[in-house]
Amino acid sequence: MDRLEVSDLEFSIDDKKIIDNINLCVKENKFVGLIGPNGCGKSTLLKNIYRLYKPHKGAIYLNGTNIEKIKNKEIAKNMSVVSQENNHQFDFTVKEIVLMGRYAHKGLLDSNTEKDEEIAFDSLERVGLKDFYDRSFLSLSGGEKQRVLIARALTQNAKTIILDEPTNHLDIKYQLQIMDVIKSLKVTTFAAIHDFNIASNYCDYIYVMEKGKIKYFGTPEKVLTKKIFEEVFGVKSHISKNPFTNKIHISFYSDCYNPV
Ligand SMILES: Nc1ncnc2c1ncn2[C@@H]1O[C@H](COP(=O)(O)OP(=O)(O)OP(=O)(O)O)[C@@H](O)[C@H]1O
Repeated sequence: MDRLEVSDLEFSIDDKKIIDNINLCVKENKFVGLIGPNGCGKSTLLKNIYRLYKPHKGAIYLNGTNIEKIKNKEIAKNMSVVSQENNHQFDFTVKEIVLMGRYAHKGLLDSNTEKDEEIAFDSLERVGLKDFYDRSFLSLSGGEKQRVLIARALTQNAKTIILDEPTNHLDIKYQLQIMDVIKSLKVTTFAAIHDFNIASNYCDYIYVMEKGKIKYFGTPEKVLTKKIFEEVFGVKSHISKNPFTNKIHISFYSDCYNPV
């Protein structure tokens, strides 16, 4: 079954169509990437999927049910989100932020149990932040904040995870570590990704978006090509194989490159 399905989706901002008749699906337990140039609509598409925006036309289905018909708590049980919108106004501790991931699994007045704390602590350990439990969230660096938010998503323990540039702010060690952790969850994953080599290493399939539409879809080998980089991103590339992972590796060069 398609765990996540986007059907005939349209969304406009100030009368400008940002999402233009998008259809896509993410099958159960697949890791699917979304790539496209700046401003093509990736975040707007994800915001429709995680219900920050309401589609103007079309619908989104989670396990076959229109997400508009699913209660908030049910959505939280089934879909975790790591978005770019994380402007926490109040100064929570790291522990409080990560434990928010348990909300979906409790009654309104239930307090956190030892088990909840264990899950939260384990998630922090998996993102390399076990010593940060009592730190103030606002005092963290950009990369540390991003890892805390990923730990909160892990704590939520949902079967579908939506990520908007999950490796944003992360140094190379944590880019790989976080992607390894997410991949190891073996849950249905849909992620907007800017780094094509990360996309190549981790995605089963990739959607390529341009100007609000899906232009290409396929395995990394099929869509991470010289032709598509030139056509969609306007850049020249050289495609090789990473000798360690055996996955596609992309090197870019500018038109101005002039070997001496
Ligand atoms: N609240 C808003 N008001 C006006 N325009 C908006 C708003 N949100 C997004 N847009 C516009 O919609 C288009 C798509 O934006 P979106 O953030 O979805 O792109 P993106 O593909 O995620 O870009 P990036 O790769 O730069 O993160 C852009 O032209 C953007 O300026």
